[in-house]
Amino acid sequence: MAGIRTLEEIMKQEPNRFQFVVFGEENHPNYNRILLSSVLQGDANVNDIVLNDYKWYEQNNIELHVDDPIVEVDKKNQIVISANGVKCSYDHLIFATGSNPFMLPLPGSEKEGVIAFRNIRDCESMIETAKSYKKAAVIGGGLLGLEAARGLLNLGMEVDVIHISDYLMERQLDEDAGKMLEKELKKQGMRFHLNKHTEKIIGGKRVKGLKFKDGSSIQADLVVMAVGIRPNVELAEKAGLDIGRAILVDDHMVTNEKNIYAVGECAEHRGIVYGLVAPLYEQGKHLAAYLCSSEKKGVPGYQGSIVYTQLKVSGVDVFSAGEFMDTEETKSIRVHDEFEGVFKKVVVRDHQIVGAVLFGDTADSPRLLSMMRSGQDISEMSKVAILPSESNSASGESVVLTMQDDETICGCNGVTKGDIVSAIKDLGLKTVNEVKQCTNASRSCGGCKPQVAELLALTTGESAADVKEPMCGCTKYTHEEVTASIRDMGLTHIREVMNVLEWSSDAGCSKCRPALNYYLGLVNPSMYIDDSHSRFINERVHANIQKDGTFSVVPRMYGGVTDSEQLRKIADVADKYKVRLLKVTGGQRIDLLGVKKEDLPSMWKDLGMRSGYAYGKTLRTVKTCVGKDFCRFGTQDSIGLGIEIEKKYEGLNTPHKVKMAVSACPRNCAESGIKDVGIVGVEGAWELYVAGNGGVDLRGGELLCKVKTSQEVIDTISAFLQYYREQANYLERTSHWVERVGLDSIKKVVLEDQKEREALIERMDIALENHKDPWTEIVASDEVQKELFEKKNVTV
Ligand SMILES: Cc1cc2nc3c(=O)[nH]c(=O)nc-3n(C[C@H](O)[C@H](O)[C@H](O)COP(=O)(O)OP(=O)(O)OC[C@H]3O[C@@H](n4cnc5c(N)ncnc54)[C@H](O)[C@@H]3O)c2cc1C
Ligand SMILES: NC(=O)c1ccc[n+]([C@@H]2O[C@H](COP(=O)([O-])OP(=O)(O)OC[C@H]3O[C@@H](n4cnc5c(N)ncnc54)[C@H](O)[C@@H]3O)[C@@H](O)[C@H]2O)c1
Ligand code: SF4
Ligand code: FES
Repeated sequence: MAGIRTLEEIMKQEPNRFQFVVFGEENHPNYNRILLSSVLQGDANVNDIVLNDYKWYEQNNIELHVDDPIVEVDKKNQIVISANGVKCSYDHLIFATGSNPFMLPLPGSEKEGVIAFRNIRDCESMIETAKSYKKAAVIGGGLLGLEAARGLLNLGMEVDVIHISDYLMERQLDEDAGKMLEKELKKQGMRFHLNKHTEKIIGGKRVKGLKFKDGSSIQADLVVMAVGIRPNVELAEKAGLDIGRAILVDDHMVTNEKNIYAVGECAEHRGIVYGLVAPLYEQGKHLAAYLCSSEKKGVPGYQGSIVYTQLKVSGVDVFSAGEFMDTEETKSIRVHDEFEGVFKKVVVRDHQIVGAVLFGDTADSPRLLSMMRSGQDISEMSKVAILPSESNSASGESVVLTMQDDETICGCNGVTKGDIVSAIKDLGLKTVNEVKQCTNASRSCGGCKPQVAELLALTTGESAADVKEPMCGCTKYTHEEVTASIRDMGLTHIREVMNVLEWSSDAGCSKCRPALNYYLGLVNPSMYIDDSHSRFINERVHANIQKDGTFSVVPRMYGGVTDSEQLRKIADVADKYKVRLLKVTGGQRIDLLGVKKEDLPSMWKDLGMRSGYAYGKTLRTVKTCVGKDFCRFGTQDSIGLGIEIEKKYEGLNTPHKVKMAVSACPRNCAESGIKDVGIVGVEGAWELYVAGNGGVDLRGGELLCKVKTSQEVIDTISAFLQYYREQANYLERTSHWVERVGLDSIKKVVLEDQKEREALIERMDIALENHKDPWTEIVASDEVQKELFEKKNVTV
């Protein structure tokens, strides 16, 4: 991977200066080794992962010798000799010989069925073995071992992972994250043997099992060793190059011989040998710049890299970068939410971020990496801003939109948001594949593909349908395709969808489960029983979790109107449960903050009010101004209409939160212009604005229509919201949806096509029929109270 990338970089700068000859030991042109995990997991085949095919070599006039390793270097005469006896002279020689997998020297390791996981041959061997054998053992619970284990599970094998340490991926994670990872992977079906030392491999000609030093043993028909790698330096050593842990190079990747260079896993730079592509590609870039420059002195050298890793197992989001363990000189900021399975830790030294571990929600990773790389001083920043809460980052707000141009989107290839946006604009790119070809973004592990796709959609303003992205890593299908299958095939349960659409993980993940729960409820409104386990924590317990693990309670106040009886109840409850803060919200109601989880049901009972749904993907509030009865400018009854609307749409499930407002004149005191649906009274009529947003992504609402009566207002809201419910992706705000599909196309359906409008209104009424107030329901059920409110397992 490093060798050919170096040639590409050289050709970018000096297309015709050098004549290249490439020798490779494997019987393939260069391929994306990273995606061997995807091949094993069944998401790609060997042809898909070739990076430069034979035609590319031909077109670029590069002489390629595959399956023919170099066995000798004659430095004096500047000649290399291959295993097949080919002699080739050189002016410059680049070593990019990578690593060999480390094979534990255990008795029995020569047996049939004991392999590594490094190349296409290993991958094919595992796929073949799974056809006739059932039990696999993977030695090593690091990145490679776990990706191999996931692949073997996908191939239908039972998998035992044997790991020498107390917790998984101890070279990349701290203990908390390692344990959470173990729990998640156990759910996927892996069996773990931690703190285990293998003594020998047992069996006859073929492996039959493993025996451990503590006397225990397991059966295995296949043993995959994934216990690390060793730089492949044999040839370099024989050629007399200086070797440390790998081939020693300076900042220009030059060895102790001035026309011999080394890049990739076989090179040691400033005492570090890297095992991930991002630094190797950086090395290639620096070597290319050095080779292409005629005045070598001024060329900036490679300074080393901050590395980060991401595990490529679907349904598990793990990110680790830099120094992730605490030391005496470091302090850390942590968020640990056991309900959601989210763990975030940022390690800080001398006011700078030096490492991070994210589990369950890795949306913050580009920003944190960028802060680490720039050495940003965080002493003045609020700690909340460094680690946004789950509700911010998983809320569907666009992460790429808020990124700076110099922040990296593709870590493997070092491509920034600015690079991608310029390429899209300057070259008129239309697909993720074109962005990949032109910028290299998403060309390696593929982890950044969703962000590239999102950026493409945002930059071109094209329909995201052109940028087809799967719902999550568990499936190849998009949101639209999954919803269409639910409708067309009459699917009614989450498990059924996963089975029929061949989900790659049995339990799904935190992205697809809530989305499937929503789509199933949308398609089968009267039949579907909501799966509360597939909802985010706030929606499950019907209150908002706060940073200290307590909750906030917001009772419904229709149209922002209250009375002395409600206020008295709220005051009594606040005293009884020692509420720490009473706060009037932006949505015109009262928030009771600092409530203990176990107090929630009795508090709701004492309040006797309905839930304000301040936590849900549903209608939040309808804010109103005082209107014509009191205000001298008011032309309409804003309070009356606001209350009617709030009562009608209360509890409606929507793809994301929905906020509304009614103002009785264009002075707009209820801020109708920045709501999902905003209504403004004008002389003898109402104007309806949609897709406004007052949050991070500030956006003024667009005029949908002007109507005369409050009934027309309600019918239009029904048609618009039902269309939004049916067409938008889960976690897409109305503002993003309208930007994506365009208001004109929505007007055609919601206003102009009378038949479709009526059908939408009818479907909305069916959806609303089934709503029950969640607080009242929970108060009435001891069983639900026990399950939801008696466990205490959130630490933040
Ligand atoms: C399954 C798997 C998943 C991975 N996932 C990731 C990931 O998600 N992210 C990430 O950053 N990294 C990942 N890696 C690591 C990444 O693939 C390596 O860091 C990268 O391939 C190293 O590039 P390289 O060019 O140094 O070595 P290699 O890609 O190994 O290339 C070296 C080549 O040189 C050949 N060779 C050796 N000796 C000779 C000789 N004498 N003559 C001719 N040819 C020779 C070898 O056969 C090999 O083909 C993964 C690795 C594996 C195995
Ligand atoms: N997603 C990714 O970024 C990714 C995926 C696969 C591979 N890789 C790279 O490929 C290389 C190889 O990966 P790896 O996972 O083999 O290396 P690793 O060094 O990251 O992990 C090896 C693991 O094996 C364990 N181990 C060591 N000896 C053992 C023993 N005797 N018994 C049981 N466990 C033992 C170690 O504790 C360690 O956790 C690394 O450079 C890695 O970064 C990266
Ligand atoms: S929006 Fe108009 S009617 Fe409503 S309170 Fe403001 S000024 Fe009065
Ligand atoms: S982050 Fe790996 S390809 Fe972009």
